[in-house]
Amino acid sequence: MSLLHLEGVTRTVERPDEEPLTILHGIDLEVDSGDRISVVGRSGSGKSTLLNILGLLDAPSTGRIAIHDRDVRTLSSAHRDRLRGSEIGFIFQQFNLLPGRTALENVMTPLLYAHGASFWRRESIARAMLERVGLGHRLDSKPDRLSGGEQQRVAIARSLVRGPRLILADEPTGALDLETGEAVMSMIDEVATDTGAALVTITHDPAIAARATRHYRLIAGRLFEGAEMTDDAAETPTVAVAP
Ligand SMILES: Nc1ncnc2c1ncn2[C@@H]1O[C@H](COP(=O)(O)OP(=O)(O)OP(=O)(O)O)[C@@H](O)[C@H]1O
Repeated sequence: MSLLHLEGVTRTVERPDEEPLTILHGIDLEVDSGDRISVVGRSGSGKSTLLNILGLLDAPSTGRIAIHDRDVRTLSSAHRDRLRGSEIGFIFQQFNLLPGRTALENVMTPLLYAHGASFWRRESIARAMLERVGLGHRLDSKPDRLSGGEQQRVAIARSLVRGPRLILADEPTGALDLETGEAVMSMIDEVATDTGAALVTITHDPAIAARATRHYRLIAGRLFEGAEMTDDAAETPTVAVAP
């Protein structure tokens, strides 16, 4: 049984005073437990649009998306929201932590929507997750007292605390320096391996993409399989290089 299956997915948006715009064309993708998938693409190629569809945040305009072999169109919106909360973890470039709350409170937040033991044991589960990402000593720190790398680790702990089967990471190291970014990616990999989750990473960074085992390029809304990082796909970061 596949975890997530996209078949002929397109996404078209209406625009005032203009023709509708088709952002994604005929996307086929199968994601299985334990997969490590990278998607690279130029700015505007449709990466965020694809991520929103993979994360069940937006629906395809045509085509089909199935989770655990169930067509998402057959689910009520409440059921889809529950599945998203329990099965999918999002990691973004911006950490989006609640500013007035401690690391522990931030990580406990998703468990407020869980049921049974996950709800009643939310504090000990959140504490264990923060220990897992190496922040057991910063449980009571608020975001403004944490470094960028630490804030991203809190955000990762919060994304993964419900044990999602699918982790969607959108430029997860974009706000971090090279070394911290490498450490954060290794940690995401380790946690995904521990839990058998699939990891889909959307990135501009060839080094981050290279960590995956299946590589895709998104070019003008079409998905191509392959690792070559041509100019069509990878974006050269603007970096000032000292002479
Ligand atoms: N709701 C919308 N209405 C009109 N155009 C849209 C809408 N959503 C996205 N677009 C356009 O579709 C294209 C793809 O957008 P998307 O945000 O998916 O690209 P991206 O690859 O994630 O870009 P970036 O790397 O810059 O974040 C862009 O040209 C964008 O302007």
